[in-house]
Amino acid sequence: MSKFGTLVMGPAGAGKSTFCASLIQHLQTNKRPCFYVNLDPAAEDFAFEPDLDIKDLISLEDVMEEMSLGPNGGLIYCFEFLMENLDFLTDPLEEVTDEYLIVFDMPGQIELYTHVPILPGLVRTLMRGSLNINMCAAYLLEATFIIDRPKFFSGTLSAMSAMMMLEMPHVNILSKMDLIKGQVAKRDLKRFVDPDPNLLEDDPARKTQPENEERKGYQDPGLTKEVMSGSSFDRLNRAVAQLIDDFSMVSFLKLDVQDEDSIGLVLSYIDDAIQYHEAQEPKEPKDEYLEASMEAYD
Ligand SMILES: Nc1nc2c(ncn2[C@@H]2O[C@H](COP(=O)(O)OP(=O)(O)OP(=O)(O)O)[C@@H](O)[C@H]2O)c(=O)[nH]1
Ligand SMILES: [Mg+2]
Repeated sequence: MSKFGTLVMGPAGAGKSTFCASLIQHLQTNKRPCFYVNLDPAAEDFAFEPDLDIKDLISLEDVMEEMSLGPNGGLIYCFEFLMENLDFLTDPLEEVTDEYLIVFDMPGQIELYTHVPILPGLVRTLMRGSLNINMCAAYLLEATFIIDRPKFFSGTLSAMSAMMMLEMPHVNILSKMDLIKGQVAKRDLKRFVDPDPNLLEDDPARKTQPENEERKGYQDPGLTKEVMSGSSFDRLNRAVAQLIDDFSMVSFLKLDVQDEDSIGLVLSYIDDAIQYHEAQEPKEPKDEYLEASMEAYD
């Protein structure tokens, strides 16, 4: 028997926990069971109480205090501790059946998804061995990144880096679409959904830069705004965009958490990636009739 799950990840504040809450609400509305796992040792407020919470094993606050570590070092310590105490995670998950969608809410520290080799080990444990969870990553990038095109490509590169490191099916999502409503034309939006490297050539922000921007940038490297401009910066950005285009691995789904249809669409991509529906027993018409009449009495 397979199990099914999605690892909700992405940079800090991308809207991961909000998406988890909307997804759980949507699953409940559609009478689908869900098992919510919080893997953020710093998370505090939840719209839905987690079924399993890493904070019951270790909390970032305690680690920072007792080990004199900062938030990033502390987080890495928490995950190393989790890897040494995997029963905490695997034992409860053994009990979860194939009707459930297991939703893992991840922390936002980007190093976890790029160069620290902890997550690949965790993903292997979840996907292989006795747990055998069909997993897919849901990688969120905030839609406001679109407004700053180099930042958008840098965010897309981080999504691609996570895809390569984790070697699992990926659904990339532009979150908080409500924040850019009316600011980007539909035709332009399409070029972000399937990232088009020419977006950098056509960047209106680039065209408004003064001609001597590069010289200014080198003269005063302490000012980020000026360093992050000029022809060297342009060349670097173009190389990054070209790299993304060459691999053509990343495309995005648009997410508006206030819109039930939008959540439903993202869920349908996750379901496809993990082949959720293929594993479900077809219900006998008799069962469906029975369920409907029981609901009528509720
Ligand atoms: N406008 C808008 N705000 C959102 C949306 N999703 C999340 N937010 C806000 O963005 C902030 C961060 O949201 P979270 O869901 O906590 O983001 P996160 O990725 O879980 O954050 P970390 O776990 O700290 O990395 C909160 O203030 C949310 O209210 C959205 O779709 N639209
Ligand atoms: Mg969160």
